[in-house]
Amino acid sequence: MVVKREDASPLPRVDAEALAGYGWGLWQQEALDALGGGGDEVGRVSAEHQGVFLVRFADGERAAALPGKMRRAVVRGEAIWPAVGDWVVVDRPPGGSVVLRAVLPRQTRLARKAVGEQRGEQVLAANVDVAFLVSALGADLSPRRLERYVALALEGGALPVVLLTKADLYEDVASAVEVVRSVAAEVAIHVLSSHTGLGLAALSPYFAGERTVVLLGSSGVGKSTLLNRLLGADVQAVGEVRADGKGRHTTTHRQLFRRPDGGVVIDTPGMRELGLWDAEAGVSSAFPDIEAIAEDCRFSDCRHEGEPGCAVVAAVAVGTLERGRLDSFLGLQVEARRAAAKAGPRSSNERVLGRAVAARLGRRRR
Ligand SMILES: Nc1nc2c(ncn2[C@@H]2O[C@H](COP(=O)(O)OP(=O)(O)OP(=O)(O)O)[C@@H](O)[C@H]2O)c(=O)[nH]1
Ligand SMILES: [Zn+2]
Repeated sequence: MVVKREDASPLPRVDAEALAGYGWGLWQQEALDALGGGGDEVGRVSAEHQGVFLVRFADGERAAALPGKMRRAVVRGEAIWPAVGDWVVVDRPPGGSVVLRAVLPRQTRLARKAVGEQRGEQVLAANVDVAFLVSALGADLSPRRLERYVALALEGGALPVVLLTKADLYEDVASAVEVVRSVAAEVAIHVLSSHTGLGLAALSPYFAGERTVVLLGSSGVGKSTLLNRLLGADVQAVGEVRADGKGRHTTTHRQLFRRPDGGVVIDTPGMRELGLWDAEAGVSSAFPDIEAIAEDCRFSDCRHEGEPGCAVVAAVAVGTLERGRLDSFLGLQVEARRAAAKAGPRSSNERVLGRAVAARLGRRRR
């Protein structure tokens, strides 16, 4: 949803040549033409900090405010809250402050269930072509978490790529890769060390054509260190990992960077609470093996939860499908459905009822 101007003002200024290095291209131009006139200039959101946005223009980055009118439109569901990576139209009077007025329709978007109940969906990054799903090799490597990241990337329209970092600290890389491959068969996997430089050159092709790549991964897996290597400069502070092995949260807000060798990188804060939001379709495409088996289920809408003629349950019974894999699929499906239900419009009555039910069940709310 986009706030549209009624009057037929001229199109806002866009320095296509200068912004090409930040990902401006044909579809963005088409989206701008479709949006119509109004506003002074187009730029790309490179950071957000508590409702103040940093916008990249041809002549540098400027802070931009989201005016009350647009905030109210967001609340009414008539406009979208800008995210890092969005192309935005702004008012930029000479010598005056920069004010956001519209967000161009998104080509892709990576979103998760927000931390806390009220805020709904949280878009992590917009207009992303590739999602680098970063995990550190070692004890914290979680195939189940990676499955979620793959689902999130596919649901948002980005190409998932698994990066396994800190290879210099780890002996048995091959078996870790095997484990990851078993949950992400169709996804490219790269083993890296940002300290020795191992594997980094193989990442360049993902940036070809000034594509936008986002780094996703838990805190402490080495995203900032990798970002600095990708940019050839120390732009992001690297946190010392605590003695207990848990990463420290050093990234305060996400930011968008242009690579000197081409392409754009977006660094996000650690995803402490990765939830899925309306990602049922993404969940399915992250499990192509189960989808293939499910074609033989008797019912086309089979949920593989004990329906008659279910080929998926049968495959587990004869051992061609691992039980843990199905459990993980079903768990994510339930979560995606629950999140989708929560996203629907709810009256305050229902909300009160929901709270009463939760209290009855003795579940604590955060
Ligand atoms: N040995 C080794 N250590 C690494 C490597 N990459 C990162 N580290 C270390 O891991 C720690 C965490 O790295 P960061 O880059 O801050 O991790 P992050 O994912 O950005 O963490 P947040 O900013 O909290 O999201 C730092 O002490 C890095 O020096 C690597 O390839 N090898
Ligand atoms: Zn079935």
